[in-house]
Amino acid sequence: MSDLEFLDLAPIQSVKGTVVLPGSKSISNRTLLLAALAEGKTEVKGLLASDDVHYMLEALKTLGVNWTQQGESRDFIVEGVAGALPVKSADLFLGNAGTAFRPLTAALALGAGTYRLSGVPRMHERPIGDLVDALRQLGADIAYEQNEGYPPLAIKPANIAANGSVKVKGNVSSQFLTALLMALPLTGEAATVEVVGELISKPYIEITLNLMNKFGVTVTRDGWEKFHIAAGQRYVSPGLVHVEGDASSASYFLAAGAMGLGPVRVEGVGKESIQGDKRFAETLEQMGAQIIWGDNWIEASAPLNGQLNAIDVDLNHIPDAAMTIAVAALKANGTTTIRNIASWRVKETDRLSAMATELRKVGALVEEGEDYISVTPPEAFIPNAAIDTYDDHRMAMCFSLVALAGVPVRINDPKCTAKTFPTYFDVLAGICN
Ligand SMILES: O=C(O)C1=C[C@@H](OP(=O)(O)O)[C@@H](O)[C@H](O)C1
Ligand SMILES: C=C(OP(=O)(O)O)C(=O)O
Repeated sequence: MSDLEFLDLAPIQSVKGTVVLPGSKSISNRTLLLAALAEGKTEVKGLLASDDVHYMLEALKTLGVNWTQQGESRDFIVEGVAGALPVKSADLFLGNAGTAFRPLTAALALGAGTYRLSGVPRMHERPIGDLVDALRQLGADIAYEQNEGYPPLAIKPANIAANGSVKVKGNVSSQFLTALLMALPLTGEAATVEVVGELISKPYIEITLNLMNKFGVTVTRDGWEKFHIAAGQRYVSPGLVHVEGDASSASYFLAAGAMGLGPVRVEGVGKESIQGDKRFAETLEQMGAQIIWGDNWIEASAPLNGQLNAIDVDLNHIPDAAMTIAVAALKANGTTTIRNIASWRVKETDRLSAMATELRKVGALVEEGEDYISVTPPEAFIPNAAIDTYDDHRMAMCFSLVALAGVPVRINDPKCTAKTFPTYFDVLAGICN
C-alpha cells in the first residue's frame, strides 16, 4: 500500500446520524474457525468484509474447508469438518491478522500435519512465544523460522497429549489463551489451562467462551487463573450465527458524537453485546458525554456544555477502543491519562510511540510511559498536520477525529483501514453535516 496516498479532512463542525456497523472482527474470525472445526453446516450472517477476515477465509479454504458466500451478501455457509482439518500440508499467509494467526497456530499444532504460517513483516515482529511454549507442553512440534519467539512458524506432526494441565502466560496477549482454549477440545481429552501472570484484555476471553459455548463446548473457570475443559466435548454447529456489529469500530462514531454535538447512533452493538469494547461508551460517559443504551444500539451526544472532562483511567479491558479516547482527549478540559496499555507496543505498530508522535504533530502535550500515555490538548491546534498511520487501521480511524476538534488534518495512507473497516471514511462522511 502506498503511503503517498492521503486524505485531507476539513474541520467537522457537527455530526449526527445513524451508522450500521460492519461485523465484529473478533466474532467473525472466531466463528469461522469454530464453524470449520464443528460437525455440521453453519450459516454465518453479517460476516465482516475486511483483510483480517479475508485471511481467515482463505486459510480455511486452503486447509480443505468448504464455504460459500451467498451472492454478494455477507452471509456465508461453512461446512464443518468435524475435528480434523483435511489438508495435511499447507503454507498459509495471514497478513497482520492476530485473530487468524494465533488461533490457527494452535488448531494446526494439535492437528497432524506439516504447516507453515507467515504474515507481513510486522506480524513477524509480533510475539507468539508464549503460545508456542504452551503448545509445546502438549507435545506440539513448532519451530521458529527466523527469530525465536516470533513468526514465521513451521509446524510438524506430533503426538499430542493434553495430559491434564497446560500453563500459558497472559500478560502479552489474551489471544494466546483464546487460541489454546479453542484448540484444546480437538484432543478430546480433559484439559486445564493455568494462566501465569496477570491476564490482559480479559473481555476477549469472554467472547471466546461465549462462542465456544454456542458451538457446544463448555469451559468452566476459576476466576481468570484456571480454565477447565471436560473430556469428550466436541464442536457442533448451532446452525446459525449472527455476527454482531464491531464494538471497536463503533468507538470512532461514538467519540464523534461526543466531540461534535451528535446524537450519533451505532447499530449492531448495544447492552446485549458480548464484546467488551461496548464499555468504551462508559468511558465516554465518564468524560461527560451523554450516552443512551439500547439492546442493539448505543447513542452518544456531546456534554451539555460541549466540554469533555479529562480523566485518568485504566483501559486494559478495552485496549483497541482506548486509542479513540487518546484522540477524544484533545477536546477535554485538561490532561487525560490512559493506563495499563503496555500491549499497545506489540500490536499493528508500537501504538504508544505512534500515538505520542502523531498527537504531538497537532500540538498536544504528550507524555509516553512504558504502559501509559497522557494527553493535554494544545492551546492552539496546529492545522493541516500530516498524520502517519504506520499501516495501522486504528491510527487512521482515530486520527480522523482530529477534524472534530475543529482543525483540518491530513491522514496518510487512509486505505490501511482495510484491516478491519475498508469503508470507514465513507461511513464517517455520512454523519458529517
Ligand atoms: O481476541 C481478540 O479478538 C482480540 C484481542 C485483543 O488483543 P490482545 O489480547 O493481544 O490485547 C485485541 O487487541 C485484538 O484486536 C482482538
Ligand atoms: C490489535 C488488533 O488486531 P489483531 O487482531 O491483529 O491483534 C486490532 O485490531 O487493533
